[in-house]
This record gives sequence, C-alpha cells and structure tokens, in this order.
Amino acid sequence: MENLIFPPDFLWGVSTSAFQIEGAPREDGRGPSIWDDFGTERAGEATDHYHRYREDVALLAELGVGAYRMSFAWPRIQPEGSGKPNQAGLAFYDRLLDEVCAAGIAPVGTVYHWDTPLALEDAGGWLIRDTAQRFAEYAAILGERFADRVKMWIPLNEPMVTTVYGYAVAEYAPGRTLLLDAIPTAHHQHLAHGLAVQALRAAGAESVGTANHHSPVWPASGSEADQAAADWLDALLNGLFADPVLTGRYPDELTPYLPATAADDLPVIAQPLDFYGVNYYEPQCAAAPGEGNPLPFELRPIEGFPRTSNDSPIVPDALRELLIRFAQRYDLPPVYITENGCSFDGVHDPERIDFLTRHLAALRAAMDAGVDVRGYFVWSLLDNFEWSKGYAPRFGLVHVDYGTQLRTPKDSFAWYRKLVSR
Ligand SMILES: O=C(O)[C@H](O)[C@@H](O)[C@H](O)[C@H](O)CO
Repeated sequence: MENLIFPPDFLWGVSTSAFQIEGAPREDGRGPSIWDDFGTERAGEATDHYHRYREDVALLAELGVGAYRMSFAWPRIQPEGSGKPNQAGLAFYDRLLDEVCAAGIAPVGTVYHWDTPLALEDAGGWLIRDTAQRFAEYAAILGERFADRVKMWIPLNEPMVTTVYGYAVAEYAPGRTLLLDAIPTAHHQHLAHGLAVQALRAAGAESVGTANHHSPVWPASGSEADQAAADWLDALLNGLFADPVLTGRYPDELTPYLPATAADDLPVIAQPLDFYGVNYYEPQCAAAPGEGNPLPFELRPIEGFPRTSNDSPIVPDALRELLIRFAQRYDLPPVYITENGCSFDGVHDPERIDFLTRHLAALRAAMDAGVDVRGYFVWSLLDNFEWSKGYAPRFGLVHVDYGTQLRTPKDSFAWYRKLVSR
C-alpha cells in the first residue's frame, strides 16, 4: 500500500446498484422490471437494502469513502415506465440520500442500471426510439427531486452490456438473441443519454458523465485476420459506446447496423460531459471467425493470468493500457473509474486486497503517463445479486449472509478504509 500515492483530492468511493441490493420488489408501489422474473435465480429480497439502508450507510461512513455511487430503480419511481412519479418511491431515495449526505458522503446517482420497467420492454424497450423519450422524462423527475443532494450524475450504466448481453446474446434480461440486429439499442440508449444530460442540467445537475464498460481487445495471434477481428470487436465493445458521446461520430464499421436517421441525433448525444466514467474488469481476446460464423470475430479465452472465483482473468496492466489508449484517442474529460472489483469467497480475502492493490498501481501508472484520473470506485460495497450468475459470485467489501442479512466487513474493507483515510 505504501506505493499507492494518490492526490489529496482524489475521490475514493464504492458502487452498488438498486436491483442488486434493494429487494422489496413489490413494496410501496414498485412495478415489475425486466429482471424480476428473468433467469434461473431470482434477486428476490437481495440484501434487503430497502429496509437496511441506514445500516449500510453506517458501513459507508465507517469505510471513510468520500463518495457513494448508487442507482435509482426506474420501476420504483415510474412503475409503468411513464407518467406521474410514485411518491413512495421518491420518498425512499429522499431517506437514503439524506442519510448519505448526513454522513458527509457525496452521492453519485446512476439514473439507470438495467432494471427497465416491464411495460416499457413490452412496448419495445431499447429497440424503439420512444424509450429514449420516456427515459428523459424519468431523468427529469430525478433531477428535479434530487439535484440538491446528488452532485455527480450518470444517466446509463454500461449501455454496452445492455446491448450485447441483453439484446444480442440473451445472457441478460430482456434475453433477446438479435446478434448484430441489437445495435440499434445502442443508438437509442445514446439518444436517451443525450436527452437525460439536457434534462439533468436543466434541473440544476452540477456534473454529468458516464459509466461505460471498457476492455482492451487483444488479437489471438499476430495474423492480419485476427487483428482485423480484434479491431472489429474493439469497435463493437468500445468504439460504439465511446465515439458517439466523445466525438459525435460512430465507428465506420458499425454504421450499416444503425437506424438510418442515427446521424441526426449525434448533436444531442455528443454533449460535453464533466467526466468520463470507466468500468473496468478484464481484457477481451478475438480471433478471425470460423466457418459459418455470422459474426466478424470469435471470442477466445484469456489465458496465462490468475483468475477470480468468477473465472475472470486478472490483468491489472490492461487497465493502464486502456486508459492511455483512450487519452491518446479522445479529448477526454476528467476520468473516474466508476467500477473495478472482483469476486472471491470468504471474509478473509487477501486475493481481493491483491487485486485492488495491483489495479490501483496500474491506475497510478496511467496517471503518471498523463491520464487525468480524479477518482476510483470499488465494485461493490456489499456482496449482492450478480445478475444471471445469481448470488454465487461475491464482489463485496462487506460479506452478506443472505439467510440472516448479517453484514460482516471483510479484510479488504479494513484495507480500503486505511487506504482512503491517508
Ligand atoms: O459492470 C457490471 O456488470 C455491472 O455494472 C455490475 O452490476 C456488475 O455486478 C459488476 O460489474 C460485476 O460483474
């Protein structure tokens, strides 16, 4: 830890999301979301944060972080995804945000972290343009109510994951297998982002940015064909989500898959941002597609690196590589690592401390190379519902016994507290 030297005003935080921790799916007028009945394992009561938020905010205060990234549950605010807000839903976030602010912690508000109201999905979800308008109305409701307490806003968490995992390969809700025909959902999310930026600024939001999932893409070999495949996957996973908001353009190779009028929306999409949030977990590897593969790439496993209990390769240096490449490629606003973390079991978690130490060292190296990074958020405060993987992966600095909802800070909690208090 001695070598992990960061500026005195560096922002240390932790991140969570509403659907993964709140529970209380049927309480106080919350409507159904696309995740409520999706997959083999249900979130159900999750960590019951809806009732135990005071205890969790006390953990945040004990941890000593300066910021807490949370998300608002759209179906709790607008049960049908449109129309008048549900006052009981707004009141929950009043209670939560007042508690966070009273603890001297800055709330960072994510407007959407994948829990689309079911009624909107039944109407077409991110496949239709109208959902962007609905989203802007929802963001305006949040801005008007909470911009006095939430200083940093993130309209959408990881639109890439929604498009690829939710609409292209059906790993996540809503579970569509549209492959490249899922790409219009990226455009409609970008439009939603742009309209929400306008709505939040109009409501007095001080700072608005992103939380985009980014991974360096490595070719499986030095062959031209593998390099071309890696470039294509890089355009899909990174370019399609960074270029429009940062440059006002789409990657050339993706334009054939976009709605015909997509270019008309780029001025709204590419509004200046106060920060660029990056969620980093691991690199990807691509090879030229085999016979009969409709995609211009195929994924290859990343080997030769230690792995998490969730079988993800641990490659800290890829974070440094990614940030330096982004700083060379884009006129980046200040950067925040809005998520980084790993799954390991147990309360005694030296592997997680090692993971965080090595990723923070890589982050420091990127800063030494000139990348303007202003803060870092660990995923996650609590063990929680890891989407289609359910409750098996444990990403928390705090262990949760899902039978009793007992919270137990892990060794990594004490380690992070020491780091952020320096
Ligand atoms: O990045 C994501 O996928 C999401 O933002 C989180 O909700 C995940 O739970 C976390 O990343 C661990 O996979």
